[in-house]
Amino acid sequence: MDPKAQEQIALSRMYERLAQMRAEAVTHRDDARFSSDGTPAGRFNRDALQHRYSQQISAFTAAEAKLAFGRLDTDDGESLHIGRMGLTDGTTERRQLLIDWRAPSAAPFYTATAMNPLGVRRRRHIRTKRDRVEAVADEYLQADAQAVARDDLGSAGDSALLEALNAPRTGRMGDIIETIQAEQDRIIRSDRNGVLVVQGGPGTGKTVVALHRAAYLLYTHRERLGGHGVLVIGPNQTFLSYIGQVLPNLGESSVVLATMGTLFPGVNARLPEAGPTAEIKGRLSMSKVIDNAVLHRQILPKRAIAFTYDRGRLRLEPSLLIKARRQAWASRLPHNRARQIFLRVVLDGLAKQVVGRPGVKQMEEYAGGADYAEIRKEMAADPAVHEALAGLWPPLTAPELLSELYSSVRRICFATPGWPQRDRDLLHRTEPDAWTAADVPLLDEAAELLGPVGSVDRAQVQARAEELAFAEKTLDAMNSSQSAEADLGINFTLGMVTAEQLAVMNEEEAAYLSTADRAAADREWTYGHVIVDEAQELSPLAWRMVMRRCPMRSMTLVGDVAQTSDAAGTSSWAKAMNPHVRDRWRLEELTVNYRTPAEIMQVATPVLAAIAPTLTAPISVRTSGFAPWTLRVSETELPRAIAAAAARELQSYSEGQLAILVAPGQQHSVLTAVRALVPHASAMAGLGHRVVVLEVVSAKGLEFDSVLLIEPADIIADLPNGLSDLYVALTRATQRLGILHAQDLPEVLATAT
Ligand SMILES: Nc1ncnc2c1ncn2[C@@H]1O[C@H](COP(=O)(O)OP(=O)(O)OP(=O)(O)O)[C@@H](O)[C@H]1O
Repeated sequence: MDPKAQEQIALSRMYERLAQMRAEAVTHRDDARFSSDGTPAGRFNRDALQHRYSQQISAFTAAEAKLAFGRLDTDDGESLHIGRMGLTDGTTERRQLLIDWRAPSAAPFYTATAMNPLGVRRRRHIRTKRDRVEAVADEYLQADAQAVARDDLGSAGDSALLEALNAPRTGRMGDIIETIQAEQDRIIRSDRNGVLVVQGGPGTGKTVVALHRAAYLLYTHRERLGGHGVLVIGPNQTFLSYIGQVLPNLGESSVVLATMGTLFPGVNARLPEAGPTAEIKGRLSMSKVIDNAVLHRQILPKRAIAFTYDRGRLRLEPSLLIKARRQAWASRLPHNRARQIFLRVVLDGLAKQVVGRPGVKQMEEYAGGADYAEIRKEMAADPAVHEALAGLWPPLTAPELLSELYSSVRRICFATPGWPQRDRDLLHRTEPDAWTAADVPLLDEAAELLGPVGSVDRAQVQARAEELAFAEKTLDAMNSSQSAEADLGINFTLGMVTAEQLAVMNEEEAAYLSTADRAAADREWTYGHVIVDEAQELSPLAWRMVMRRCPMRSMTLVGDVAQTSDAAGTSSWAKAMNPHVRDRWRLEELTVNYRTPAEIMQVATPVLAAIAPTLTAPISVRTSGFAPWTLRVSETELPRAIAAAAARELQSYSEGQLAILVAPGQQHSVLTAVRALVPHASAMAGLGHRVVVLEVVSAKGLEFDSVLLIEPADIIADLPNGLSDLYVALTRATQRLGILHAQDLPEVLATAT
């Protein structure tokens, strides 16, 4: 039979089965609506079931657009279809209709070669449009077979890849499950344990590979990772919107996307930080500064404090305070918890003063039993005692500690012994809680040392233990009812909640929250796996914060040390990792550039050589046929020339995106100039914006069909990592690059002219 017709039969069968499964999930979700018996547990179960079926329906919808894309025929006569999800035929025999791309048996689709066929006789690429097969193309991998047989796609895998790479950009990253390359597949399926650093030049697929790795790990270790979730940290919100759909489209939802600025719950730090200040705040030694800032709040008065209490005069002697502090320190508890001990010892000392005082009539009631606890309680509620103790070992939140530090020259001075004055001046600021991303690791550091404000009493602990026991029973029941779905390879919500989380929900009778929602709201949440993109930008202190989120050290860190912009970022992975994991991290490299065509890389490569002579530029997988161009005009003509070039670019293609990349501080004026001819030009990248004007730093990680780079001399001037920013800017285009300038071009761009 004609292979296309043959594949059409198989694909139709898969879509039928998907429709059947979706109908079942819709029925289950609707039935679940009425399943509550009105008790908190019943309501919870109802919400959990509805959530589970809604998730299934979303995953089916995500898979529907392109359910299957490949087929492997093996030496032993087996034939496997590969697609977005696993499907069995729904009979008792559970015949496999489709294998999830992440299953071990699908791996040869990405890695088998003619040299090393891995038992594969034929690899078939199937191009579909929803449930219709449009084309098939076969590769024969056995040495004695034809190298490439029929192809109505061109040369099979390569042409699928080139088609994906040449497609116009939409402002949203797509998945690559049909065209994952062997070096990428090795990283995606690499062992979950330990810290994996992926170094790769621009466009080598670091981001897309890291996201597919998250999907792979969630699929392979569903029970362990589903409940803890995966954290993905990216450089800014625009980037998170750009990548935000990739994992949901792969059917995965237990993922929290965050920037460093949003990683501390309750704080959204979006303000920029000046380079020198960012560098200081990112130093590891800042943890000692925060430590000192806390210590400063534990300083005691040198003289006794005398005050009148309801039952007579009392004195807070320095010796009593010092004893209280010693005991509080000995507890090794965080500041707010240790405060309870401090207060207890102080109140105890005061109570002794009262009880021990001879001839105090009112105290007779305490004689004999000397019930200090009783007196302590009474004193703790007394306004005069409160006033006397105010300011001694105060309860503090992290934002309070930090903003009070920044606003006080005296506190900064105490916390930074031996520092040069100019560095101290950089910490001081008049708007102390105008948070920047560089403050966030400091807030986290402070929160660790302070602990939560308020105490947990024994009754609460007991109640919580009971909630937990109940939650564990509920989870057992839920998990056993999921085995049928697990068999289908759709193992959705196993481990979606832990007993601990469930207990919180029952306790609060809260509506069902996903792992991602709960994790994002909890500073102390520890994730099953952490992915950091543009990892070269993180400061040493930021790494401490990230490591806290993942005590198991199951991490994937992707980046390029040649693209570092942040003054506190790194130029060496060893330098970044060693303080945290010593040499227990492994390095993988990606070497092929899938984004930037060869013509543009020729211009960018000398810039890389100037940044890091030891790094090799990635090799472009294709050419675009468009030569990069430069245009020099006078300073006054430049705005009009930019607008005219933008308008020309837009006319030259009907789809895709154009980015105009500028130096810091020039976005507004360039946008105004461009709007004279292109009124819809936007200051924000994203879906539906065909023309955007961005500072280079906001274009990190993004890509556009065409790029106009404005005044490179300004991009490299005054910035600690200006050459890196220039390299980033040059490597954003998938097709075309133009450079407009009034000043001399930097020497590193000599090849552009
Ligand atoms: N195997 C592949 N199949 C199809 N497209 C791919 C493949 N690998 C990478 N790409 C595409 O190449 C482009 C660059 O990928 P990505 O953004 O992940 O690179 P990067 O290494 O993170 O780049 P940068 O460091 O410059 O931000 C994206 O459009 C991505 O979808």
